[in-house]
Amino acid sequence: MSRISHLLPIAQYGLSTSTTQNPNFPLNFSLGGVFDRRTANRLRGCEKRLDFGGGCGRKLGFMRRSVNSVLSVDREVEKSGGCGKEDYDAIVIGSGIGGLVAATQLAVKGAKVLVLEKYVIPGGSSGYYERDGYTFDVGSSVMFGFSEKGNLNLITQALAAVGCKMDVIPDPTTVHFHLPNNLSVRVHREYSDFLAELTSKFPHEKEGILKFYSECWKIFNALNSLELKSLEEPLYLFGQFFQKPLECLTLAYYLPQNAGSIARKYIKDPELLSFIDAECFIVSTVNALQTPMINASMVLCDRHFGGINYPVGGVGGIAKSLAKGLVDHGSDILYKANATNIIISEGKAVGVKLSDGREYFAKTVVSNATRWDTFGKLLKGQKLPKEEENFQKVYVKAPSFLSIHMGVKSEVLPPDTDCHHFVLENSWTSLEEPYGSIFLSIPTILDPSLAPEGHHILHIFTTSSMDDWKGLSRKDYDAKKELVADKIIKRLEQKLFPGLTSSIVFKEVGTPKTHRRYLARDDGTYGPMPLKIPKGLLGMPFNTTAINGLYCVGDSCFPGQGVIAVAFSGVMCAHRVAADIGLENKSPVLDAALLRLLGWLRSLA
Ligand SMILES: NC(=O)c1ccc[n+]([C@@H]2O[C@H](COP(=O)([O-])OP(=O)(O)OC[C@H]3O[C@@H](n4cnc5c(N)ncnc54)[C@H](O)[C@@H]3O)[C@@H](O)[C@H]2O)c1
Ligand SMILES: CC(C)=CCC/C(C)=C/C=C/C(C)=C/C=C/C(C)=C/C=C/C=C(C)/C=C/C=C(C)/C=C/C=C(\C)CCC=C(C)C
Repeated sequence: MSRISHLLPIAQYGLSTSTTQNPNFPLNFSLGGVFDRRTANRLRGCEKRLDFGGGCGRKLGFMRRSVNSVLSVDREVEKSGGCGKEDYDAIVIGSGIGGLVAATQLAVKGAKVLVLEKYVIPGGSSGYYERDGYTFDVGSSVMFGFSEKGNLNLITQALAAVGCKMDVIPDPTTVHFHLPNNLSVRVHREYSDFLAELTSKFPHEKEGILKFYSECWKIFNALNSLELKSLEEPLYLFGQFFQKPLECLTLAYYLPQNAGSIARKYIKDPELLSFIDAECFIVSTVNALQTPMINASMVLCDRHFGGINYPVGGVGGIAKSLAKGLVDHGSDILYKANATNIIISEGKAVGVKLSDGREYFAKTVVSNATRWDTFGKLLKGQKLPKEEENFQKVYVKAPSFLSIHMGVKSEVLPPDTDCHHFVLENSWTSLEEPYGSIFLSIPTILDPSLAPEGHHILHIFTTSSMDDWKGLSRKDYDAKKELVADKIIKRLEQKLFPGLTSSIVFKEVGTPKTHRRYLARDDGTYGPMPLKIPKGLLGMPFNTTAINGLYCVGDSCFPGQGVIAVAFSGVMCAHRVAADIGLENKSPVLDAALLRLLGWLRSLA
């Protein structure tokens, strides 16, 4: 029975407050309340061995039950703020993966951090929610950077930094493309299998295919050879240039380039070029000509190098583990904490004010909200800095998504169905149009425990913009959700799974409004998108901002969207903040020179 109801935007991404039934989430994850060190100390009597999705408990031996696991939703939030100015080394607004990685990396370096999260659990777009025995990932279920290999496994490293490790399930196929003219391509985990499949579809372009993907590997290998820290910190950056000059020069060369123009050097077949567009679109929501070559190389190679690996128990376990690791390292996270103002004193960011009036102070403030939210909403009454004005000329908000989370009867999926699919049926020109292409993840193919026995999860999403959902009455909004979702489901029924509609036992539909509401992202945007053809990654701002003491982290910072990308942004941010508060070496003279140089380079984009 379909369960779309008029309450859905409220229900979407909402959470059960009871103990989860999922054996992979053994924590009693009841929600809300203040999650602070004082309470943690009080509660440290009730130690309990935890297996946090397969890792933290084992790695750390005896872990403490997190405070979050025992406070009730109804517990009154403390009204007093910090004990005075500069109570913390850093306040991080938002607990998306970008914010959590920045916070945990800082905590590990010895900083005292406070994370303020508007919602009731951590993770933002990488959060989860539970309904009727299903555990749904809010956003993507395709995890890059989650292997045991190399230097680019940033999710694995972020967890390890706070003593956590999650069990993962290798995905044999990153994505199965179903494209116009019945072009079907599976991106196999094994690079040679993928090449064999693609060249079998385009035998006349075998050489071009090899050359394009080999160029991606050149960049990936250069990236993978570096120690990744802040590119805005000169002692580190010059050190890397000294140790790995060829690799750094390779990266500097590709920094302003895009995948589409490099593909065109080797490939002539328009259909194959469209396939490369689809390869880029699924991670950047723009075509290859607009996708930075470094980012394309990162994803097109990591899927074969470390492979795509799905965390047992769902993507939400990553954020839960990081949040727990943060508290275990002596820092704090506060839920239901809606930051409304960044407090500026004498031109410097010194604290954060919440909607309920509480104020917290710190040496630095890091915003994991998008740049549009940070500069448009959190810095009230401040003139938009020139750098941000420039950013907003080069990058606009990418559309949001319509997402459908469904539970279906298992029989509807043919045997050997892949976990992730990308569907564009009729015309390549629809690739970037709203509702043009369909993303589908079936995480229960990898981890059946996410759904009740005999059932699968289908997470379907397609691009959709806020404008399409504005000005509707409640009734019209609900009716439109039902209509649009049914059309998408019918398309999947026709293309992939006959009988899909009648197999549905659970359905929830989210719109750009839902994303705006639950992820606190302006217009529910997926992130920044270049207005025209960008100069690769050159125009992407790093973490420092024009406001002293204020940093940004997340997908509106270099290198952009993606869980692994925001994890890198978190690593960079933590390094730069740590240098600025004296936890890492810095050279004020070189800092000033490098920041000026980077500012000038950005102005060329
Ligand atoms: N947006 C999507 O639909 C979607 C889907 C799939 C994957 N993803 C991936 O996730 C990445 C985003 O990660 P991220 O770390 O940049 O951010 P995020 O959007 O995931 O998390 C930001 C967090 O900040 C919180 N927040 C925002 N404003 C706040 C405020 N004023 N006060 C307190 N809390 C506030 C939000 O509640 C959220 O938890 C994207 O790059 C994308 O690849 C996104
Ligand atoms: C500074 C200067 C100027 C210079 C110098 C030079 C150098 C040294 C440089 C360096 C650089 C670097 C290090 C860089 C780095 C980069 C990186 C790391 C990047 C990364 C990236 C990543 C990414 C982009 C990712 C993404 C992903 C994504 C988005 C995903 C998504 C997914 C989805 C949506 C899903 C799909 C689904 C289906 C199909 C179903």
